[in-house]
Amino acid sequence: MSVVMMENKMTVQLNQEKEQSAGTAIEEKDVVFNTKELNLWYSETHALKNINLSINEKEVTAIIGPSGCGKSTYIKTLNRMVELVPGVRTTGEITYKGKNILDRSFRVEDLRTQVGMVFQKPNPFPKSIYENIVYGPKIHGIRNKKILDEIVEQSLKGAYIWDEVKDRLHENAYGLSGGQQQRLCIARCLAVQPDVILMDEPTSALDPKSTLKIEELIQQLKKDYSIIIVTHNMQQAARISDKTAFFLNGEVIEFGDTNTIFTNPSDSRTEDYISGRFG
Ligand SMILES: Nc1ncnc2c1ncn2[C@@H]1O[C@H](COP(=O)(O)OP(=O)(O)OP(=O)(O)O)[C@@H](O)[C@H]1O
Repeated sequence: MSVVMMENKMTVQLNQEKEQSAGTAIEEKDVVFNTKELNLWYSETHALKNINLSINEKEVTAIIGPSGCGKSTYIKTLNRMVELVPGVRTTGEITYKGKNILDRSFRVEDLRTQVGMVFQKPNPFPKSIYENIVYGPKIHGIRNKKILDEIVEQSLKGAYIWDEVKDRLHENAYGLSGGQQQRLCIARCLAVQPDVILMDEPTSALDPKSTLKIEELIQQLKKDYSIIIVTHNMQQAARISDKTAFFLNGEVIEFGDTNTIFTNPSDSRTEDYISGRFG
């Protein structure tokens, strides 16, 4: 076994011990997204090939794989953001709570309320911290100041940033550190009470300390939300996810419990990737 595999195994074991000592019971989870035979083309580029993935609610699902393998494309199909690219074509089905979201009759506005997204680079609006949070709720017609104040407090608390910003709510969000801006973006997501949070490499622009805070936050958030995270950081996937999908050249090579993927993968390409032999 390579050194990297041993490190992965230790990370996964530590996680399991932590969960066991916290008394986490193993329970059956409901499926939140079910992807069946999904194919996606950017004009001539066949970016996703026959993807079949079933994602459970209130778990962290990590999407890993080398650059260009379709990770971002896949999570952007889950909120239909990928449609914004001209020339995109899909076949197959993605059901969200049993309904096919690729069906044109599925209202994309409803989907985006339920499925929030956090990007690689923190992208707060050039507005105050307060205005960043109330932006979504206001679009949904909430005007009552008391209710908005409450949403701001709860969302910032939910993203573990309230104590750091409660005395400067009306200052510009650009004055926050990168890590704080990312937690603000997560709070902005929480403000519209989504069901699922998609995260596209949310810590790759952050320092190790801010990364750790976001990872701790993800562990808290999964109690209430389903989280799908794209990450290049294998240790991160091993630390924080319940399930892992390994993508390669637009295909899912292996999908299953993070523990199994990182310690006993069934496909040699998965083993080569997590051992750092390519990618
Ligand atoms: N807007 C686009 N237009 C055309 N092709 C695209 C577009 N976005 C991605 N692609 C292509 O689709 C394939 C998958 O790209 P994608 O960004 O999903 O991969 P990724 O695994 O997320 O990569 P990375 O880890 O580098 O972010 C690549 O071949 C890429 O060049």
